Amino acid sequence: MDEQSELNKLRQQIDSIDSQIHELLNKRASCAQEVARVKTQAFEQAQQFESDADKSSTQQLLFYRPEREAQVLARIREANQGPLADDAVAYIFREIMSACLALEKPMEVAYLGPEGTFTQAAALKHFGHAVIGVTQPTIEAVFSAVESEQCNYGVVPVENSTEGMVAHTLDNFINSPLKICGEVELRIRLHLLVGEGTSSDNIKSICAHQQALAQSRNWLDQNFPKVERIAVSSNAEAARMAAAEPGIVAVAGDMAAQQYSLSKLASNIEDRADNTTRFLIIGRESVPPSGNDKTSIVVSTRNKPGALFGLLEPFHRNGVMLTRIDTRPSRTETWAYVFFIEFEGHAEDAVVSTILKEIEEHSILLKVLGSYPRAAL
Ligand SMILES: O=C(O)C(=O)C[C@]1(C(=O)O)C=C[C@@H](O)C=C1
Repeated sequence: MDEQSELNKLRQQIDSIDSQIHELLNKRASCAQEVARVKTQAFEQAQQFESDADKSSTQQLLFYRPEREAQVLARIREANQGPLADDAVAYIFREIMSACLALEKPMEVAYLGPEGTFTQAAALKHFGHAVIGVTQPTIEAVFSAVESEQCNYGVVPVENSTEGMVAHTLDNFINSPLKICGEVELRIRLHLLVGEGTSSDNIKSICAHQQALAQSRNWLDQNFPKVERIAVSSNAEAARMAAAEPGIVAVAGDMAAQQYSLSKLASNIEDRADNTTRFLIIGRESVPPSGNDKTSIVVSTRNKPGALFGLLEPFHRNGVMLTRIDTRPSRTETWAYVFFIEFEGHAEDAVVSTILKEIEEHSILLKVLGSYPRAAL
């Protein structure tokens, strides 16, 4: 068989497989619509039998189910026989579920704007591209947009592998009624971006979010030690400035480069090759166990010897793995602190609930910020 007829035959096979995939995708979408109908019916029935006082607090019509999505993605990865990579199939199913959820109810997700930020990339990675993104000017505004029900969920950065915690986000959690309902990690690649009219000879200033400046500090010190660095509200804002004014250079990622049609003067200038940021998904509801969860709490103890040991010892005694611990000033007393602790397991697990009771007895404040599925992508 010559090359052309061999190709034609294979393409016919691909066309036929595509038709089957297409039919199955729409069958799946119809199933999701049925799921929405069942959820709505159950919700309306429960509303009829509940007193007005209970209605707002106990009954919520939840189309987005993070625990179920995490289970679907875990099952797909586990069953994958190749040749497609586990990540590739997981990403495809991420988008399929995103489209199915949009048929049930389009989700509005708040994130730090403008368009082109890493937080937007994290939101799309977590929810898929069928989500409706709503940009916000600050991290506080992301919290407010979800608290005021203007948006269904929000995405906020919480820690970076080079620079550590995002203190601003942690501080917002202390007084917020919102729950953490998911996490997503994003590999951060930073580039030196310029608009038309800027070259290495006429650079006046380098703009970026302070985190991006910190993550590429060594590279900038070596290559542009004398150029002024300006911290701005986001990397995307820096990209917008670089596009608007010759002489301004932005440190930002690929999405910002595309958004503002900038070219790269240098690529991958982050100081650490594994530079990764972790983001949290915030919402108004608690998430049931998925079978592979994490829990985040904030605790404040009396300022006495052994206080931190007393807080951590129950985790050790019960064999529960801590994944993170951060300290922040309490803001109510001088030299008093609150601890942000993250660990494996769900607040509804027997062992976790025993630990939480014990901690509550020995602390001034214990707030469970949420139990949520571990990042699936
Ligand atoms: O299982 C559900 O509850 C669904 O709504 C279906 C589905 C899916 O497409 O698989 C869609 C949205 C949810 O977030 C979880 C899963």
